Amino acid sequence: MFVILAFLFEIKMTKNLRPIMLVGTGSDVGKSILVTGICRILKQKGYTPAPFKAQNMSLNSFVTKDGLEIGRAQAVQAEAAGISCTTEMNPVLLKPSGANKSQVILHGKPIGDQTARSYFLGNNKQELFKEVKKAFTKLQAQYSPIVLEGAGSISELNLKHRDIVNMRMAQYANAAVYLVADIDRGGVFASVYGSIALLDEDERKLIKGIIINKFRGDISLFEEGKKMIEDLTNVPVLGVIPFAKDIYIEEEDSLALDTKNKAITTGKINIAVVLLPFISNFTDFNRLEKDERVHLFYTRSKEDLKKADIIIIPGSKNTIADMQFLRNAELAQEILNAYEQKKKVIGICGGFQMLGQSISDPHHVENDIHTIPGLGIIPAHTTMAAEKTTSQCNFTFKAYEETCTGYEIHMGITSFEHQQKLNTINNTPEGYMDEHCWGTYIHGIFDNSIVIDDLLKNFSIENTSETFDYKKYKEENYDKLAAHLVSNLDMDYIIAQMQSSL
Ligand SMILES: NC(=O)CC[C@H](N)C(=O)O
Repeated sequence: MFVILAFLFEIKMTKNLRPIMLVGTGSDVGKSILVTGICRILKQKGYTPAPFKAQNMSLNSFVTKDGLEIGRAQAVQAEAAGISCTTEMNPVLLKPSGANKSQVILHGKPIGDQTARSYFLGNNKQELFKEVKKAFTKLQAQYSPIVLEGAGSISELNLKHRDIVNMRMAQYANAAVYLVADIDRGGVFASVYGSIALLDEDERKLIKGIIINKFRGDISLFEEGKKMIEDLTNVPVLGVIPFAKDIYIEEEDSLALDTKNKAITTGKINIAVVLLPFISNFTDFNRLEKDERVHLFYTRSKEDLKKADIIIIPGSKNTIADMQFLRNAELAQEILNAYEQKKKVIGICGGFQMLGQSISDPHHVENDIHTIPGLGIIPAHTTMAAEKTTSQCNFTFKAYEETCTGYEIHMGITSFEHQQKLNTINNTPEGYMDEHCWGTYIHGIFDNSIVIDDLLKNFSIENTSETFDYKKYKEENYDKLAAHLVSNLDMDYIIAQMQSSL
């Protein structure tokens, strides 16, 4: 009996299943979260799924175990699938760093900056697609099925022949494709019908179902609408997914920032995160904003910065431009005032660099400017290097013994006139602290409870919450998302398609 079971299990794990792909009628329709949920459901059923998005555009990135950079959305999806993320899951990452300019990360390493025009019109897209295919093939040798995600809408006709992330990828992977539409925005009939009508015959054949996402209200009222879409398109509607407000899944940048707190409140410890134009890795604060003692908000208001208890300057894709922004918007002075009044001022990565005396960019990796003064709070000088540092790290914080985890992603190298270290990584000092201020290169530092407790310890608000286990909380929410999808999406159909060869 055991042998037979083991044998069946083995087949389930190793058989090359047909890839699943979620594409959209537009951006922000919820593809990313659906991929996360589907990865979780398949994992629960004993499969070994892995996420894949050929090209992502994001300033929230993550570092793999082998020190390579990928978009955070794929890192989150891999976490839901119960596997470590690798760069094959997101071979191309574009990080906007200036007006119409992005740093291009290929297989986890920067290959330089490109303007939108040269990126989209340059003939290197062919080369890039070859690289994308290589990554996909490598991933497919390890996991099955691959759950792919498209980007934006599949009917951007003018960009289609240079596409490396949507239907061209679907065709290469021979994926069973599901079209996701956002009913909350309206226009769902036209966008679904139009997106399918504008596909070539070969592409259309791959579309196996439609998913109507973000439905608010009584689903039974949409029964007729569902039938109309099916009659119009000849494609089954596999689910109408209700808007789920109480499920927490880390979202992609554009969506996430819109939904964050933007104003100060009373009765809690007010933590202001300065809303820099090139803010990056603001997922650093997701755990902190869940602490019951805290009200965390993103702001550019001088008044609110004045009233905040703690000010955090976050990461930045362009430290020099954002430092200039702080000065021009007169926020720099507000931060200095807060520090003088002995309020806590924290800097993470780009924000840490801004706390120092100077920021230089001799190779112009970020900006045309050579050197500008920083806020001058800490005795540090930063120079942008040609090589990027990307690594996961274990460290100890202040004098605490507990091992904490985090990751670094930066071009800058910081030296000190004299260093009062904040952290220790492998016996090496990292960051800087004084009584009211600290700065570090480590992202994810607030995912470690002792760092939060230390930050909040001198405030009179009591800690009423039990120790919050962030990892457990995330796992529970992946399960909640899976349960939500299982009850609203025809997963049996999706699994049957995945098991068919064509
Ligand atoms: N993630 C960041 O904040 C990076 C800071 C800065 N842009 C650097 O690359 O060094």
